[in-house]
Amino acid sequence: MESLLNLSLAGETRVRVLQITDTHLFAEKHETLLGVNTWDSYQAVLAAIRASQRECDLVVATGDLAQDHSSAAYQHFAEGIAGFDAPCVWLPGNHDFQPAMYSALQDAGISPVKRVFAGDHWQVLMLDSQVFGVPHGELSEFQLEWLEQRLTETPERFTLLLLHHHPLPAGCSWLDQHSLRNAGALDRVLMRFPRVKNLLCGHIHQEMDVDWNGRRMMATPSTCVQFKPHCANFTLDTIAPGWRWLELHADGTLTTEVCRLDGAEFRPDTASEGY
Ligand SMILES: Nc1ncnc2c1ncn2[C@@H]1O[C@@H]2COP(=O)(O)O[C@H]2[C@H]1O
Ligand SMILES: [Fe+2]
Repeated sequence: MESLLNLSLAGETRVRVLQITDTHLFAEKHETLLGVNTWDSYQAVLAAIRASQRECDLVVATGDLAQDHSSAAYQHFAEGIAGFDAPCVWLPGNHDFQPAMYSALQDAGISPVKRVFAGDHWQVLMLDSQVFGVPHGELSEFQLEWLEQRLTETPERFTLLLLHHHPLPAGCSWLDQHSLRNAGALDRVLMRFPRVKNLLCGHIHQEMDVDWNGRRMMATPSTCVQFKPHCANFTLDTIAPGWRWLELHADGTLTTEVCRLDGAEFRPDTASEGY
């Protein structure tokens, strides 16, 4: 039996989803990525979310949760998430080490489930686009078949589809070489399912909200370093870390908002040439 998280919404007609992505945490909380302490920026993001006092039904974490493959980094991620009442679900990014990710998060009470029924009208599906050891993404035959089967089972539900890698160019050539390589295969599956109108990614460390063959494709700022839009070569941005809210409505429509920290505390070292 396929494992499934069933979210009942206690009379609410909309589903409120919080996306956190690309936390790039380390085993040691003092470690930095390109001059940014990723634990501190993650903590600052969580504090800002708490201060906003917005209700949340589900937290989705879209990969690159750890930078160093360590179990401790995933434990730190879970320590932050424990502050939410809502359940959290996750998918892997290119930097993640799934054996440690799976067990450290599971031990901390974060389920590895990849399908959520959210109320009566929506489902959230999480894909694994990781190709271990390289930055680009690809969906295996298994992933594509899993997706097709899940969508075939639930023709009446609207689907929010999550994956780490962006399926179409973001406009940064250096990053676009690390995109989802077989986006055409995903497109061919989705063509048969008109109730999949919204896709949500991480990976590109910047906000994106574009049309992909009649679907909405969104990406979200990282909780740590940001990449500057429309750059041919690796370029960091000084804009603040962020996160995304989504509301899934009973009629299949979706509203969303990207939020960022105030201030300039987490500016990266813009002289860095990569990692
Ligand atoms: N200078 C660079 N040129 C190309 N790719 C890079 C560079 N620096 C880092 N990367 C890779 O690009 C990826 C984009 O975001 P990630 O956090 O997945 O991890 C990054 C690295 O794997
Ligand atoms: Fe990534």
